[in-house]
Amino acid sequence: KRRNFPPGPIPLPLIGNLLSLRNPPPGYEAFIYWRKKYGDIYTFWVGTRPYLLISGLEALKETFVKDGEVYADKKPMSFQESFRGGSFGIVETNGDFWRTHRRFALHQFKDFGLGKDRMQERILIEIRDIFERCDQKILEGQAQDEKNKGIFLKDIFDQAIGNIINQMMFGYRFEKSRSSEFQKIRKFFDFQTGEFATFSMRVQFFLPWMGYILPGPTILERFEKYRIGFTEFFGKQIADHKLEIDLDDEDGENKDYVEAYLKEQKRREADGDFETFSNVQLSNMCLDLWFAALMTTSNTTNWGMAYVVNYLEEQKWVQEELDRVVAGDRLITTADRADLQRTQAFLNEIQRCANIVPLNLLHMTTRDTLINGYQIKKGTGVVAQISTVLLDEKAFPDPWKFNPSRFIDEESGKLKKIEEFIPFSIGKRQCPGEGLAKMELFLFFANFLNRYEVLPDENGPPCIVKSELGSMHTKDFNVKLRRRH
Ligand code: HEM
Repeated sequence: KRRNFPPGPIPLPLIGNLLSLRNPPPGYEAFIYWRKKYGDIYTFWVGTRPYLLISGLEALKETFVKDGEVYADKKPMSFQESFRGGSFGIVETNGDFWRTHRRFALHQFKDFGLGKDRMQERILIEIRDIFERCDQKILEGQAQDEKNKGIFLKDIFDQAIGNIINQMMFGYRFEKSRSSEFQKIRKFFDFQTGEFATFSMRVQFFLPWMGYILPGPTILERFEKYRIGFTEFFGKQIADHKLEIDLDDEDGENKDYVEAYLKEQKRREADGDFETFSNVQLSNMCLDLWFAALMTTSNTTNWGMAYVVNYLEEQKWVQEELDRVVAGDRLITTADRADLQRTQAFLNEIQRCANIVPLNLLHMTTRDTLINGYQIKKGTGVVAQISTVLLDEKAFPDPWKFNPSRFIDEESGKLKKIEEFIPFSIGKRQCPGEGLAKMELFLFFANFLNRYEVLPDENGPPCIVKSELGSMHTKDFNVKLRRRH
């Protein structure tokens, strides 16, 4: 079978090349080595299924961009479908159904003010809340004369990120009185770092049938309580929301995604379409958008803070710019972005180094095609292997080094566009949340670094070497904050 595909590493029976992702974790080094050995396109076996990994920018442009439609599908996974109650949501669906919902979601994001003041206002509310919570923690520490006691920023930022996506989906933020609601759903989303962080679970994620061979519960059994938890959480949110919405108000502005969805559902049902905007699809869209928005932004922010306290010189480099441009403690907005070139470079380098999807999501071809001279059948696995592009040594010399000034043009001092910077992927499935994520990251980091000096606590800066951490997640860490204004 291997002869029909571009050459790549030799797969083991049943598990293919999955073991290499642990050698060392999370797999970047294996991917870089194979790219050097086999070229920009090679075959990687996920169990008994071949995936063509497209690993260089030019090869990605030739395939995922130029011929985008061919690379757009996802392989239906029986495990996903049992979890979801069928083929639903946006991340795992295909064809017209996927296109309709992707377009609808993007349209709503635009309506809710991405690129306009409305979304920014919501993010700035969260920033004021972050400041209040951090200032309070600083005060508490000083009152008890525990200046060295650190602050666990992850909880504070996660709540802000959760509030932003929940506002967009359901029109409200988790005020203090509802913060336990957030904590409950947040715990469910942590499944990747908790009981699913074992090798057996990771293998079963790709190869669910291994659950019947490996000792312990199967992945579906483990997922059952999460399935119930998600269904209850989103089911209740949707039911509560239905009571508040006036579906007959066709011309009124929609406050959130669910309101817009339910109105579209009503319109379609009037035309006899009861399937495309079903209730089960709504629940799955809520799950996908919540999950995609929370976990990626939370992970990137957490890595970002870990870099901030590991690279104090670079932190000062950004703060010099903030002092020059902002010169005080006013809130920074997107209108300042053009003047904050170092801050943007710093954020790009955070995203490049955080490199949060070592393999990226698995796609499949929508029809027969020719790749690198190989006739590839419809339904073959393909992956936009962006992690190797973010570590490409031609585009990013000394790629393992955290060096924000690589994004600054030496002559002009302005932000340099590097085409290989593609943390949101490329092609038809490119992240639809990119605009929101970028706005959040910019406003979070610019405002936070303007207000505070962020220092390691007495345990020192957190480990940022992923191969030592054994996973994509940092260990929990605290920081010390010092007000700058
Ligand atoms: C720093 C933050 C983020 C990063 C790095 C990120 C990155 C990605 C990547 C790499 C993909 C896979 C693309 C592919 O299949 O090749 C993706 C897909 C996706 N992202 Fe994001 N994302 C982020 C934030 C968000 C946010 C805030 C949202 C929602 C508001 C979101 C919603 C989605 C969805 C729905 C998909 C699936 C799209 C589809 O299959 O059509 N993401 N993202």
